[in-house]
Amino acid sequence: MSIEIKNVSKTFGDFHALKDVSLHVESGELIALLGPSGCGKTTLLRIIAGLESADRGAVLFSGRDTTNVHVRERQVGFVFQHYALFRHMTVFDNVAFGLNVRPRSQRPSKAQIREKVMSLLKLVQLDWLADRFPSQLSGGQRQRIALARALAVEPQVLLLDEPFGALDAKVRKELRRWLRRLHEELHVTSIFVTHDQEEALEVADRVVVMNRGQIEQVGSPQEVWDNPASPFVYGFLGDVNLFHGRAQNGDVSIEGIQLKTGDASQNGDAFAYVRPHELDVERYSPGAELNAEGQPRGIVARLDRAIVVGPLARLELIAENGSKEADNTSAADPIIEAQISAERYAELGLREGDTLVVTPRRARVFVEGTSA
Ligand SMILES: Nc1ncnc2c1ncn2[C@@H]1O[C@H](COP(=O)(O)OP(=O)(O)OP(=O)(O)O)[C@@H](O)[C@H]1O
Repeated sequence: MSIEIKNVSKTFGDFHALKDVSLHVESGELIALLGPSGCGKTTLLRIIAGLESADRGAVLFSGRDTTNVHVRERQVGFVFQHYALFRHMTVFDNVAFGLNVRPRSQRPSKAQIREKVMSLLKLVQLDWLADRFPSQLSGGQRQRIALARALAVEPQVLLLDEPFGALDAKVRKELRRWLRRLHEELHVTSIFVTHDQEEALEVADRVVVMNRGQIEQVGSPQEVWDNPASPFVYGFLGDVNLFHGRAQNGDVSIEGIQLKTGDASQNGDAFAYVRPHELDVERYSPGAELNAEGQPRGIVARLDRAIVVGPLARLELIAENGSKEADNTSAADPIIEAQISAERYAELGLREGDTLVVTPRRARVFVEGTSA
C-alpha cells in the first residue's frame, strides 16, 4: 500500500507542529522519519495512523483519502517505544490478541490462530518463549513480540515510533539489522520514527529529515549523507566542523583558504561544513600551510587531545588563529575535529601539544542560507 501525505499542517494551540508537509511513500518501502526532539515526527506518524487529525491536508492510502477512515479500519500496525504488552497474558496470547478480538464472522479458527501465531513467533525467532509472560522477557525480546503482535493482523502499513529507543546500544544494533531483514522478507510499507541518525541511515530505504515541523530533505541514506540539502541536515547527520567566512564573486574565503563555489552570484556570509574525516593532517613546518602561490591551503592548529580507539584516531585541534565555531552552538568553540586512521596517527608520531596543518579535502559551502 502506498501512502501519500499531501500538504498536512497541524497546530496545537498557537504552536505549529507540522507545516505543509508532503511526502510520498512507495508500496513496500521502509522510511525513516529522522529529526531532533519536538520536530513533529510522532505527530506525523499519529496523523498517518488516524490517531490524530490534520488541520489541513490529507493522507491517502493507495490513492484513497483516509480522512474519514477510522483508525481501526486503516489496517495499520503499531510498535511504540514502550509498547505495553498485556502483562497478564502469555507471549502467545499477546500475539494472538488482534485475531482473538475480531468479530466471530471474521475470526480465524483456533487452529488457524495457533498456526499464525507460531509462524510469527518463528519469524521473530522467539517461538521458544511462547508460554512466558512479558515480565520474563528482556527489553529487546519484548519489542520483537510487540512487532509480531502488530504483524498478526496482517497490516497494510506498519508504523514504528522509536521502537528501540529504550534499549541499550548493542541490542538496538542487533534489532536494527533484524528489522531490516524482516522487512526484506515481508515488504510491508513501513514508517519508523527515530532521532538516531545511525539507525535511520542503516535501516531505511529512504530517510526523511525533519526540522521544526517541516521536511528538510528526503533521500536514500547515501544521498542525504553525501549531499545534505541544508546546513541543518549537514549538522544533524554526523559530526561536522563549521567554519565561517565570506563569499565574493564565486570565491569563498575560510580561514584565509580560498574555496571555489562555482556560483559567482553569491556574495555574503559563508558557512563551510567539513566532516572530520575530510580533513588531512600533517606536521607543521614553516610554509607547510601555504600552496605553490604562497596562499594558505591549510589551517595551522595545535593538537589539544587525541583519542585513539581501535582503527581510528580522533583529533581535537585548536586553530592558532581561527574563527571556527562548533556546530549547533552559538558560543564560539575553537575545537576542530579531525579523524585519521590509527595507523596514520602512529606514522606521524603525533603527541598532544604538537603543531599541525589541517587541510580540508572537501567542504560544503552554504552562502547566506543558499547552497553554493
Ligand atoms: N497533544 C499535544 N498538545 C500540545 N502540544 C503537542 C501535542 N502533541 C505534540 N505537541 C507538540 O508538538 C511538537 C511536536 O511533537 P512530536 O511528538 O511530534 O515531536 P517528535 O519529533 O516526535 O519529538 P520526540 O522525538 O521528542 O518524540 C512538540 O513541540 C510537542 O510539544
